[in-house]
Amino acid sequence: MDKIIVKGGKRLEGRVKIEGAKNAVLPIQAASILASTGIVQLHNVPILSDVFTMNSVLKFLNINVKFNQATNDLILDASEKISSEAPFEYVSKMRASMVVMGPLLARCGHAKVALPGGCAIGSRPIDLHLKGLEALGATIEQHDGYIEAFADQLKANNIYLDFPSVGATQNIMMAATLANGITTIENAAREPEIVDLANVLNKMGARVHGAGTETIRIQGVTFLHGCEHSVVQDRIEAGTFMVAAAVTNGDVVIADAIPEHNKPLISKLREMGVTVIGQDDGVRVIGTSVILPANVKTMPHPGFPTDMQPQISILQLCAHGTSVLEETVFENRFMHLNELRRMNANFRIEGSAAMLQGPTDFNGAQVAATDLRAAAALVLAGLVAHGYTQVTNLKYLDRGYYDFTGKLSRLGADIYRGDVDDTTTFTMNNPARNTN
Ligand SMILES: CC(=O)N[C@H]1[C@@H](OP(=O)(O)OP(=O)(O)OC[C@H]2O[C@@H](n3ccc(=O)[nH]c3=O)[C@H](O)[C@@H]2O)O[C@H](CO)[C@@H](O)[C@@H]1O
Ligand SMILES: C=C(OP(=O)(O)O)C(=O)O
Repeated sequence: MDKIIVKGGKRLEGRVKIEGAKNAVLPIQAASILASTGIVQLHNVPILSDVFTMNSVLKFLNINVKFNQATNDLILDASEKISSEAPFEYVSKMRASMVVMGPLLARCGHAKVALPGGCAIGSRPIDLHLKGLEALGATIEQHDGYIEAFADQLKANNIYLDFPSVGATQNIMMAATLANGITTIENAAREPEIVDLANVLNKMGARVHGAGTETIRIQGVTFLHGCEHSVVQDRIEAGTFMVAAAVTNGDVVIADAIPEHNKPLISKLREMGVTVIGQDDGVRVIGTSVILPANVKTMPHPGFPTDMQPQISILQLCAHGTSVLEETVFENRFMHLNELRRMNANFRIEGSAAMLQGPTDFNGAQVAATDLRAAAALVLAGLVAHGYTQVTNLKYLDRGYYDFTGKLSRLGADIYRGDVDDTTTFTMNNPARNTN
């Protein structure tokens, strides 16, 4: 079985390279649907299973896809006639495929997209996406596990989102690029990935203003064309390595990380006694022997990101004292904590908050990832545990981390990924350990 085996106790040191952001590239891939002439050339595209899934969706829609993994370049050509139906086979694999809905509707006047599967971290409804598209004049039907939307010509409107949903903001923003008139989205999501998408849309000829603030204005145009763009760095991958450095009392430079995108995390790390230095070439994180407890509450950007919550919980569990961790974005994102019980973690969950009691004397154990960031958090716990930790269910990790094991290994971790069944005979000196 494919698993990661990590032997805790090594201090991480050195420099790590960060990939382009998964959460930026997926909607940008979907945006290529809008380019009826020319090609969309993307650089800094991460090699992740989610990127492959989105490419499969696009190919099914008759978009020509060329992904050069050696150079991280992706070329998308949607200039031929495209299909407007995204089937269950792909959408069920990845919730983010929902963001093809807005561009398909705008380009084809019709979109039929399978309802996304329920994700473990929460129920994740799509009501805000649909309300927004209806406000732009779409008729929406739901039948046989599909959402179908029709609109001969979308019409601009003023849309207020009850919650600053990332996916809903992206879907509405993309649909509105080809609507008649000026659309405003109020209480819009403000994540850096929204800004990256708006930058791409504007390079494609759209007129999107205010991305990154709570009000986005989109003046509709008649068509969009190809463009060239380099995907923004992944702040969540960068943040995960910042926590890895902090938790191991290490000294790591996260190359090309953008400190402004990780302000809430960096501020929390400093509160916990970790040194964080913004440098020309990235962010340097230097750990501390005594980690201070701190409370964390997840919020939409610019609040503390829910996608960093499982990782920061490991640092909180290592802190000297009690820390409160509150999850306000997803209703079921503490699954990693129950796995961590096997490793000696001491905590109590009350509703949306967890009381984490540190410092934890983590013991290595066999644990299974339940979702993407849980997978990363379990590996982080393994880095500081006594003995060997084995993490399985790595398909989740591969959704969002490229070469996680290799990067940690090059920073000095005793870590190995492979198809190992008999761990009794396994030794960390296995020559294969650096081949990931
Ligand atoms: C591919 C991608 O970019 N994924 C990110 C995106 O997911 P995603 O776009 O799915 O997240 P949203 O911001 O939409 O969801 C946030 C909350 O709003 C709720 N909601 C959302 C839409 C809706 O129509 N109705 C509704 O109730 C969700 O159930 C959730 O509780 O933002 C999340 C919040 O930062 C991140 O954790 C994900 O990594
Ligand atoms: C929850 C995440 O992604 P997705 O929305 O694609 O499930 C994530 O990146 O942590």
